[in-house]
Amino acid sequence: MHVAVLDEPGSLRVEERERPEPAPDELLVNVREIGICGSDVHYYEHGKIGDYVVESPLILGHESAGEVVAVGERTGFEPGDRVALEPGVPCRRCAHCKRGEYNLCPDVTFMATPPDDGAFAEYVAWPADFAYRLPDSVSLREGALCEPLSVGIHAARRGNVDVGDSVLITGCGPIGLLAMEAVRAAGATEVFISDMVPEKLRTAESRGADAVIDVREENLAGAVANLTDGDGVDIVIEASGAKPAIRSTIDSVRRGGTIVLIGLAQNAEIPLDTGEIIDNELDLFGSFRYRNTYPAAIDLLADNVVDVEGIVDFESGLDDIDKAFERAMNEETVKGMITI
Ligand SMILES: NC(=O)C1=CN([C@@H]2O[C@H](COP(=O)(O)OP(=O)(O)OC[C@H]3O[C@@H](n4cnc5c(N)ncnc54)[C@H](O)[C@@H]3O)[C@@H](O)[C@H]2O)C=CC1
Ligand SMILES: CC(=O)[C@H](N)C(=O)O
Repeated sequence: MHVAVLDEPGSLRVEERERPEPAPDELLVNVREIGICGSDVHYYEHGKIGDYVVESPLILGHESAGEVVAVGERTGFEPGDRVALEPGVPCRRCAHCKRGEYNLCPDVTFMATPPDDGAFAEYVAWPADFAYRLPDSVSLREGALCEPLSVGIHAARRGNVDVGDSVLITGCGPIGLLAMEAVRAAGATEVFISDMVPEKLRTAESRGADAVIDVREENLAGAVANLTDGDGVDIVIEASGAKPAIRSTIDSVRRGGTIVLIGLAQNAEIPLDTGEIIDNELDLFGSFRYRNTYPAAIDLLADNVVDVEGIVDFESGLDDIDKAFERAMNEETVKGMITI
């Protein structure tokens, strides 16, 4: 089978590997749609993210869906089933797993995170309990994009987004745009979103943002104050990882409001005014990946409550993956897909 391997920064190549055999509790999946995530691009450019360093050839890609071609003895699936693959498989035994917060498992195997291979491959053998059957009405592309949608769903849950809430999302990348879908599904009625790339703001506007804020031209907190009669929003979801955006979350949220941090600021220490958090009784939450979100994501897609395919700018074949990564690095690109 063909797989795309990252050897070192800037060097992706397609090579031939043995097709894996599914273990008794695994499915062999013919992978057909894989999203290119910002983290894949980061490994491609820099060969590492924080402490995770590419030290041996690594298959990238963790937003995937495909068709089951073979099953282990005890899986409950059949060849021909279409499935989305949840990329993080926890140990199932630690205290976090037992509490149900399996996204915090320290022994998780996560696709495309060194040393664990990902899904830019024709076939992947994957545990059946981290595969989700897709109904006919949900496409394989939508199945693959359940992954970034899950990041948005988890953030909406962390922020307890409720019917009638106003939400500011900072960042119109795939995570910000899909967090917008998730908070709408959770009942938010006013959703504002910020970025500094005009094309991305136009995309957010066309996808139904109530207001878009170009932070190159407007002060974020000032713009939010104008939109909320000076109060600030109920919830801020930070999805850019940019220092200025993270800093201004506190100034954009109302007293008694909630901040959810998704964006990962690379090597950045950000001063935090704890007095403002206390005086204004703010709730501040981190949001790490997701747990128990795939069934909800698939239901929302089946019911046409959310759109994920509209964020895709281009698709490419596995053999052209290096060109696809170059295109994904363009700041105007939101999402590229590899289609096999
Ligand atoms: N906590 C978690 O589990 C996860 C965190 N992430 C992180 O979430 C962040 C977003 O991910 P993606 O959407 O894939 O990234 P992305 O890089 O595609 O999008 C970030 C967006 O923020 C915009 N931006 C830059 N400076 C800004 C500012 N000052 N104000 C507003 N927007 C600004 C950029 O123009 C870009 O459109 C990244 O930091 C990523 O590492 C991603 C997945 C999971
Ligand atoms: C940070 C990422 O983008 C990645 N999806 C991950 O969860 O590791």
